[in-house]
Amino acid sequence: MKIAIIGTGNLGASIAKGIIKEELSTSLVLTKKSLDSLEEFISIKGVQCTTDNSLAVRQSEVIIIAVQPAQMTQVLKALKSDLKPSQLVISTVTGYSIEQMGSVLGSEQPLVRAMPNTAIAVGQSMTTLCSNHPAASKMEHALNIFNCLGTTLAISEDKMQASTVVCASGIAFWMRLIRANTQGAIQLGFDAKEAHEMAVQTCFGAASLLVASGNHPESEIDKVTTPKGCTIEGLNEMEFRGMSAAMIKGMKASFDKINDIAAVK
Ligand SMILES: NC(=O)C1=CN([C@@H]2O[C@H](COP(=O)(O)OP(=O)(O)OC[C@H]3O[C@@H](n4cnc5c(N)ncnc54)[C@H](O)[C@@H]3O)[C@@H](O)[C@H]2O)C=CC1
Ligand SMILES: O=C(O)[C@@H]1CCC=N1
Repeated sequence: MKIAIIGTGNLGASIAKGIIKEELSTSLVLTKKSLDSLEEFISIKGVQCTTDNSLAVRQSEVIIIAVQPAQMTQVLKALKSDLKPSQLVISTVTGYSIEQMGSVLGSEQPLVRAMPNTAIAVGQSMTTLCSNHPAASKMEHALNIFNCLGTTLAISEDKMQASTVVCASGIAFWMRLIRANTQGAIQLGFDAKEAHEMAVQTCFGAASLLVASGNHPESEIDKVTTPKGCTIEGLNEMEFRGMSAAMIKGMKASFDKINDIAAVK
């Protein structure tokens, strides 16, 4: 498969790493305004780095656009004359609707919105996708690509913003909780390296238990909380201090902000 990534910044580079790791492409063209931070990709076989979006589009079957929302309209207008209906355009741009894309590129162009997260670099993204293209095969094609880079969920477009908070911003939320856990471990006497290793593996173990069993988290919590024991003591203190409420309120604040971002374009 010949793939182009237009806008190889934080997310675009993560997608590129995942594509390279999973050997998904025969040709991968990465574009960016300036190529200075793409050195790590330059010598990889089958990868081309360029500032020329037009060249990237002409050489590719699948075009993934990962620019900032404010850059999107200008990028689409510039790409329009190079795009053909046989090519699939996948946008990861927050808050930029399929209708907005279609109003620039025309209704014949197959368009998919995807919301991956940066764990795509290691083949562990949770990616949500939607499309309004009548040809189901185009959505299937997009799902197949992202299924090779983690797990996917096809959703309706009105849930894209919410899924951005849960899955894309979610990486940062979980990272901050892991950091807090590490800080706690250091306070209990471990050095930073030990604390980091213990926090990361314990978090990975907790998620792995849920993936493998399909259980609700509370059922796994029940197995750990000895009556009158230390776990329930710690959990109840965390809840008293607002742990669950902080996560939920933070996600709602994030969601409100996304709606602001979508409204300004
Ligand atoms: N960072 C993340 O975890 C996620 C980001 N997103 C969304 O993906 C998009 C990209 O986000 P980031 O990678 O964080 O932003 P970023 O700012 O790191 O990357 C955007 C890249 O686009 C390039 N660019 C701008 N105009 C260009 C043009 N005309 N031609 C070629 N390249 C151009 C810039 O040089 C930059 O490297 C945003 O819309 C964001 O909301 C979605 C999911 C997760
Ligand atoms: O923070 C942001 O606005 C973007 C969208 C999700 C992750 N990064």
